[in-house]
Amino acid sequence: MIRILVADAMSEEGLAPLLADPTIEVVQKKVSEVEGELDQFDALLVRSATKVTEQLLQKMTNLKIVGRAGVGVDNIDVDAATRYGVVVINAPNGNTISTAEHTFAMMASLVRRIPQAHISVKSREWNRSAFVGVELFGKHLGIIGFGRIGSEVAKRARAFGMHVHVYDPFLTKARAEKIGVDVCTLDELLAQADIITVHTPLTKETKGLLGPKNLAKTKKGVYLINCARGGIIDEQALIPFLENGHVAGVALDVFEQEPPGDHPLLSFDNVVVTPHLGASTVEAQVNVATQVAEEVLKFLQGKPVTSSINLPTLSKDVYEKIQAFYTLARKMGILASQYMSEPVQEIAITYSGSVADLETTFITRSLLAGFLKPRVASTVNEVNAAMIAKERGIAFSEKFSANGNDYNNTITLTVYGENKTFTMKGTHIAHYGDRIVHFNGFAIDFAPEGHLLYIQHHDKPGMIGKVGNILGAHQVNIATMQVGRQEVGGKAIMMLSLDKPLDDALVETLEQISDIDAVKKLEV
Ligand SMILES: NC(=O)c1ccc[n+]([C@@H]2O[C@H](COP(=O)([O-])OP(=O)(O)OC[C@H]3O[C@@H](n4cnc5c(N)ncnc54)[C@H](O)[C@@H]3O)[C@@H](O)[C@H]2O)c1
Ligand SMILES: O=C(O)CC[C@@H](O)C(=O)O
Repeated sequence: MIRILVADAMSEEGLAPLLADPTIEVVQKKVSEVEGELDQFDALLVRSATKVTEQLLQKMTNLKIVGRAGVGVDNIDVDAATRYGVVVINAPNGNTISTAEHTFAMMASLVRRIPQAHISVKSREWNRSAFVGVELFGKHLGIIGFGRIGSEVAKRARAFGMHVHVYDPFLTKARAEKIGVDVCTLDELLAQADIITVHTPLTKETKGLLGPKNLAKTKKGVYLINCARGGIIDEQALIPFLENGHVAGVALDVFEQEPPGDHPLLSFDNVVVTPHLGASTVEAQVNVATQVAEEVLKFLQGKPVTSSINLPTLSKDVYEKIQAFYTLARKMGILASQYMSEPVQEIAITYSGSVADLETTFITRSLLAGFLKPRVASTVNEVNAAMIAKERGIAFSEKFSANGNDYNNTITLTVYGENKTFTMKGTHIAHYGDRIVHFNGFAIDFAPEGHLLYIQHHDKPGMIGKVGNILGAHQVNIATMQVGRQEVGGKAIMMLSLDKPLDDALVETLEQISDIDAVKKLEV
């Protein structure tokens, strides 16, 4: 039974695909309520309240995926999740409209002083002259960060007759032209805008982006809005600008600390605040919960996910094309790791023929994960394989060649160890399966599956019989046997596929046979 912990409040309608699956148990409780059973969950779903820290990840030893029902993953230690091989996904666009609309609601509230007027009327006052606002029509709106939400805000601003100026260092000219916005530098935006709204992620570049220096470059009487992340507008820096009237008003949905407690900004009459409500609409909550539930379900069924933060994103089409090579590469990694039972410094992979045209990042990670698995005590998978290889000083590289070496496709793997170098070549043949066609310098043809026994010997009559007799005497049945040699009478190999794993004692017995140089059990 798969167990999923839903640690923050989420739409039941959105969770329906998980709730309806009889193989899944969904537990809707806070982390603190399930402390004793944290090691039993396969998936964790959160919004922004639950902090997915390294300590929590350490306790959730069976965890495979964290789903964030929303955009920002700043409440998740993604680096730690990656180290532990836990996939992190989010729901990147389910709450875009909701947050863009909230930004507009904040903008209107700010310039028409709606919250202040509301409180006044509720206090039984009728003071119309105290709440004279300004129009949005004809005003210059500066949008910092022109992604999903920023661009939806721009569309609405144009409908209100506003002039839109955009600053986003990662915005391509083509996209800006397509949307028809005035792209400018940050300084130009600060100098022109009557209202500034921020829609960037919180990064080390955007933290305090609107701090003392940049606030001083804004127009006198500017309005500021932050419905993105607390800290993009420096809260402390705002105070003198509000006190001296340079900033006419601020609308904040997000805070550096949430909840903000008794924050000095809350004492200003012209600071309008909401408790992180950008995504809080029925529609957005159904959208994000549905997106994240569907993605988690796909992941747990072994299908590709499209909104991963720490895995390369794959479309269904791409996944279907690479799936066979992904499996072949994993098996090659497992085989190579067992064969090279010594420290390795480098893994070189060459993709040739049709596989060279595919998205190979995932295939390489699969090979690395297969290689590292027998060597690493903790979880290793496509999420953390590259990171673990790096940590252990194993360099890896990819090369590509149009020529498939007599096959439609091949993956060639070379592992450089402290004492030796090992090479293997594999291919995938449609409707037939995976084959290893080159192993340790020998041309051969075997399926990388099950209990394999590699024997390196001298090419002499009777070798197969000797091995067969010993295995037969110990009731070990040989399912298939492939042989290869470099030259007549020279070095040769046998690759046997057995019906059961071999005892170490039997391996030692086989090693005693004269003219046998090496015997290795390989389990795939
Ligand atoms: N208040 C809420 O409830 C709520 C809801 C959803 C999203 N958010 C937040 O809103 C923000 C925007 O979300 P989105 O979905 O539009 O994200 P997005 O990734 O689509 O857009 C972010 C944009 O910021 C730009 N950017 C990055 N660094 C920048 C910099 N230094 N200067 C200027 N631009 C920069 C990027 O190029 C990108 O275009 C995020 O912080 C997200 O967490 C808040
Ligand atoms: O979960 C929420 O309500 C907030 C979501 C929002 O901050 C986000 O980044 O998607």
